[in-house]
Amino acid sequence: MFPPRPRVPEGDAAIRATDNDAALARLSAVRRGYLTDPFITPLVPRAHLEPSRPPLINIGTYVRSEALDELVNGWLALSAQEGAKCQIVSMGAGSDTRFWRIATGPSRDNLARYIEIDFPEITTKKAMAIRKSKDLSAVLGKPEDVSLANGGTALHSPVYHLLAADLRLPPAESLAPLLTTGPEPLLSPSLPTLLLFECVLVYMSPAASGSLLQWFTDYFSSQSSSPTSSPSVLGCIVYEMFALGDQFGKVMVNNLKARNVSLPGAEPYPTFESLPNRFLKHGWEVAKALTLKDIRREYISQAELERISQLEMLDEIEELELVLAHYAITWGVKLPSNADGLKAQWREWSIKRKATS
Ligand SMILES: C[S@@+](CC[C@H](N)C(=O)[O-])C[C@H]1O[C@@H](n2cnc3c(N)ncnc32)[C@H](O)[C@@H]1O
Repeated sequence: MFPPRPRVPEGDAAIRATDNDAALARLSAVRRGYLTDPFITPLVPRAHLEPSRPPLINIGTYVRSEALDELVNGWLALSAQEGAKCQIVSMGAGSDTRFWRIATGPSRDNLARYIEIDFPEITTKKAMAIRKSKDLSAVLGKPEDVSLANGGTALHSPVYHLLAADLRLPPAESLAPLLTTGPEPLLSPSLPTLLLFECVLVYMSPAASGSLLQWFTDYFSSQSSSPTSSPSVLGCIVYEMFALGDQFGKVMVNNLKARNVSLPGAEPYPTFESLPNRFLKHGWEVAKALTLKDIRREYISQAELERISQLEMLDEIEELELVLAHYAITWGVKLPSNADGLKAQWREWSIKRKATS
C-alpha cells in the first residue's frame, strides 16, 4: 500500500550523509545562478537528476559561500603580502570544490599545499570522482604527478592532497602520521597555514575538537620548528550551527535527530558571545564571529542583494533571518611570538562590511 520508507543511515553513515546535503545545496545554488562553480557537478553523482533546493537553502548557501570565500581569499592575500605561499588544511572537506576554485583563480600561485581530510568512505568516492573528471583532474597537474594511495582512500598531487582519517581519534594517532612525521612532513610549521572546518566540528564532541585545535596550536609553536626555521601564523575558520537551546534551535536538533545526526559540538556555544571561546581557550590572539544573518544584512553589497532577489521569490524574510541567526562563521589567528612587525595585518583579517550610502 505505502512505498517502503527510505532507510535512515545510522552512526557514522548518518554523519557522512551530511556531505551529500552540502553538495546538493551547492549544486542547487549554482544552477539557480546564486554562485558560480564549474567544479561541483562532477562531484555529485547523477547531478542532472537532482531537484533544486528551496530559496531559503539557496540563499543560506550563497551567504555562507561568499563570506567564507572572502576570508579564505583574504588569508591568501595576507600570506602573499608577506612573500610566503600558504597551506590550507580543510577538515571534513566532503565534496567541497574550494581547492579547484583557488587553483584556477588569481591566487593560484600563493598556494603551497591544499590538504583535504574526511572519512575514508568519502575520500574514496571523491578520489574516484576526480579521476573520472577531466575538469577536476586537469587542475591537479600532469597525470604522472598524480597518484592514488592507501588502497584508493588517498590521492596525492604536487599541491593537492586528499587524506582519510577519523578526526575524533587522538590527533597524535590519526593526523600526525599523515601530516607531520617523516623527513619531509606534508605540513610545514613555517608557512602561514589556514585550517577550515566547514560544518564538521559540530558532529564531534567538544573534547575531540578541542584536542584537534590544541594539536595544531602546539605544532605551530616554537618548540615544533627546526632551529633554522621559525613557526608561522596559524588561522582557522569554523562554520556551523550554534544557539541550539532556544525554541528554533530545538526544532533544528529534533529534525536532525530524526536522521540519526546529533550535534554534540554545539553544546559549548549557546550564545553568539560564546563563539570566540573556541580559539581564546587555546591562547589564540584573535577570535571573531559573525552570524549569517548579520553577514547578509551588513556585509553583502546592495547590488548583490538586489541581484539574488531577482533569482527566486522569497516571501518569508523573517523565517530566513531566524534560520541564518543560528549559523555562524567564527575565525581566529594564533600569531607566532617572533612576528612583531606583522601582527597588525593578521589581526585585521576579516570580512569587509558593505559601504553604507
Ligand atoms: C556537512 S558535511 C560538510 C562538507 C564540506 N565541508 C562542505 O561544507 O561542503 C560534513 C563532512 O564532515 C565529515 N566528517 C564529520 N565527522 C568527521 C570525522 N570524525 N572525521 C572525518 N570527517 C568527518 C563528513 O564525512 C562530511 O563529509
